[in-house]
Amino acid sequence: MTSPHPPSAILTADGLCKTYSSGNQQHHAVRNVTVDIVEGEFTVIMGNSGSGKSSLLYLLSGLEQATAGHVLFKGKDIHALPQKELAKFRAKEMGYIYQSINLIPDLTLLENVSLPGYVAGRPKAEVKREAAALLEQMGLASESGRLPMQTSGGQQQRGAIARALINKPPLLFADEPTGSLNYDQGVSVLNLLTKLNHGGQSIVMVTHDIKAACRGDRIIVISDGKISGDIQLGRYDGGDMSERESIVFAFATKEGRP
Ligand SMILES: Nc1ncnc2c1ncn2[C@@H]1O[C@H](COP(=O)(O)OP(=O)(O)OP(=O)(O)O)[C@@H](O)[C@H]1O
Repeated sequence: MTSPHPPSAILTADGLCKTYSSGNQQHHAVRNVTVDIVEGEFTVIMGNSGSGKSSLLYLLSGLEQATAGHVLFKGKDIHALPQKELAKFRAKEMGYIYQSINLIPDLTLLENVSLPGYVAGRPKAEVKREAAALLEQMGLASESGRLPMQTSGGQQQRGAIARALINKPPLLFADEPTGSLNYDQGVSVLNLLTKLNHGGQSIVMVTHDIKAACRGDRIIVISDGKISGDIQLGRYDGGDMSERESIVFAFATKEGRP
């Protein structure tokens, strides 16, 4: 029997390539990647350092132009959009959490979170109200008036997540969101992403960490710029992780991870 609501792709990449050139040297960071990102799923991209994970995320999110191939977001070819239109489209449809957090140092958390709302041209009062609500949801109500440097790494990353969510984007990208955090801060950020996903948020997260990867519904392994593995783990229900960890470890090892 077929499901009454078959999963649909929120984003489709077709024949994606990225070649970086420096002098006479060319580096093929992403090689002919074709993949569907399913709406509502928590998709994880794993792979060795230098395998092309971030490059692929930049292409999928339109942060970088592909050397070849297409990215269709809800049927729209984002790499064919003029730069200005792409920036607006990205602000509305996609949130991006950077590994380096990237909050603006001389703006408060509230101002940082509000900024993409202003860029999208939304009414200021509405943006400010929603930014404050998001910060509260992230457990940062009392830090909202502080500058990033006056908060901890974990608080900054939660602030960056709030910033990525201010325009309620259908798709959230996260590049190693726990990379610069200690263990407890990392777990708290992963719990937050899991909660968002269980609330319906589509997420694509890059990580090299097995424990973080276990949060995914699906894991894609990248080796040398190509997809070398793709596995459905099923939804993480918040319980014991050891079985998922064994599956992911065996899978990632087999598919190219050391
Ligand atoms: N701007 C650039 N110019 C030249 N080469 C680049 C550039 N950006 C990335 N590369 C190269 O492309 C390859 C893929 O890089 P990428 O950052 O996508 O890997 P990654 O899997 O995300 O690595 P890590 O886990 O270490 O962050 C690497 O060999 C890298 O050196």
